[in-house]
Amino acid sequence: MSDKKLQAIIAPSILSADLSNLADECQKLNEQGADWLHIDVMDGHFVPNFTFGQTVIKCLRNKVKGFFDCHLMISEPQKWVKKFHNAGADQYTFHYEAVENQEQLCKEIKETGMRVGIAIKPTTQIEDNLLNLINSNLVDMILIMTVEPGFGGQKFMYDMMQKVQLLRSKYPTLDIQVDGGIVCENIDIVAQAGANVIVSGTGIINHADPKKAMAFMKERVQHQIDSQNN
Ligand SMILES: O=C(CO)[C@H](O)[C@H](O)COP(=O)(O)O
Repeated sequence: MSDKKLQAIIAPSILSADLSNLADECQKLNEQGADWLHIDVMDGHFVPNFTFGQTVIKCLRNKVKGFFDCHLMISEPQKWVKKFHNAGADQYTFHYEAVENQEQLCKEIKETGMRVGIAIKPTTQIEDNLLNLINSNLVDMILIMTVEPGFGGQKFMYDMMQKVQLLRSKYPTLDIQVDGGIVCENIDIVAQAGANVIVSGTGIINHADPKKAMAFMKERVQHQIDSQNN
């Protein structure tokens, strides 16, 4: 039985930041209360958009403290594990759909010391193989996508909450991340479903007061965790 305590974690997605001034934007988010920085890596192949890769992450690492939560929306994520580790990534979240042998990849990531995340797209169901990976303690976090991966600013998909509820009912202390369309107005829905790691791009960065938005989201998620445990 794990003695891990679930915590609310707020991870602003830097995709919505001013990319011409990324290090300063990351520092600002840290000062405003970010627990993690969510870094969306897109290859123009697995998703129809490009962002940044390990070279940019390495530059950021030289200037920015904190936890780099890297979401690899790429084909062949197995090819980049060491490079991202060397660049300073703290967590490597790959897409379940992008690899054949997820178990092997989880082991390779774990060997580097990075945390292991597995992301699933909206059309991917929670199948037995995924549950087996979680049961084998190879996975630190599951990311339930609440939009089709590729772009910020999309509409939140409410029906993804069934997956969050299912996972939370089976795994009380697993980190469950949600990503896409999350704003202050729907934070209670994801918190009540059982998500504890919140990614939000436009919902935080385009908010009139990002510090207040992060504090609000964190308080709502932590409140839900605490009320479940009492
Ligand atoms: O993974 C992503 C898109 O694929 C991003 O993290 C997501 O876009 C966050 O932005 P927003 O909160 O604006 O939807």
